[in-house]
Amino acid sequence: MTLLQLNHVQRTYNANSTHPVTALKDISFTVDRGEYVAIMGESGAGKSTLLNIIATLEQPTGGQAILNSQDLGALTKDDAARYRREHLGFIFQHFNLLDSLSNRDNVYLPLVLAKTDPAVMAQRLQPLMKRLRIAQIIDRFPSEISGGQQQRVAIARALIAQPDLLLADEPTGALDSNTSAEILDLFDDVNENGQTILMVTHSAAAASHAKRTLFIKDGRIYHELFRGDLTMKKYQEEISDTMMTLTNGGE
Ligand SMILES: Nc1ncnc2c1ncn2[C@@H]1O[C@H](COP(=O)(O)OP(=O)(O)OP(=O)(O)O)[C@@H](O)[C@H]1O
Repeated sequence: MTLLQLNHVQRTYNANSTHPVTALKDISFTVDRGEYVAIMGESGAGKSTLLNIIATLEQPTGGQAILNSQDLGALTKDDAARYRREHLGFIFQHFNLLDSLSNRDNVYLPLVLAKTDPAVMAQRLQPLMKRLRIAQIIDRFPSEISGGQQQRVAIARALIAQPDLLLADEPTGALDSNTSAEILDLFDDVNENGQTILMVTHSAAAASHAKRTLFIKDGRIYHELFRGDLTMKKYQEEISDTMMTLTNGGE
């Protein structure tokens, strides 16, 4: 069943100036519920713009982005903020936890904003603490734990509102390779539990965890790879080869 649908999405910045920049020229793809999709592309290809549109932080200047029957471009600013809170989970490269709050309060934050009953918050946290192995550190502060642990807390924060779609922007970009592997294994686990994930990454190793990788070049979809029956190693090689061809301007 389709969860996300992009129809000929376009995004032009400074359209009325003498130097308009068309970051997205024509992007169409769908993501089914339960899928795990990676988005790759060179710097400036339009990945962040695409993610911002799906995150309701920017509106397309052409075409439509539809999540769960909601046309995201039709939301007012206030509606978009509520929509984000209720339907989307975010994971960032630099974790973006609030230093002044304990890890527990960071995780609770989306539910506090949604005025959720504290008993429900505690109930939702229980299984997440176990799955993400954060029970031991839940009452410490972000500055008192490692980067990998901070990302695990951030994953809990993203999942606690039970989002339709988890959006991850370079989730392993600030982590060493062992910790990255650990976080990517957790993403696999989260996806196996039914969570739909869309991840922007520069890392072929990270993308090889997703079942499908979309490559963006100059604001268009350049290519699409499916993992299928390939081993993760072989799939990672295919992703690296495609990135190499894309970077070298190949067709
Ligand atoms: N607010 C803006 N105003 C004008 N141009 C912009 C704006 N944001 C992005 N762009 C331009 O749009 C194009 C796509 O940028 P975008 O940030 O989406 O690329 P990206 O693939 O995410 O790059 P990176 O991997 O470096 O983050 C670039 O040419 C960029 O300079």
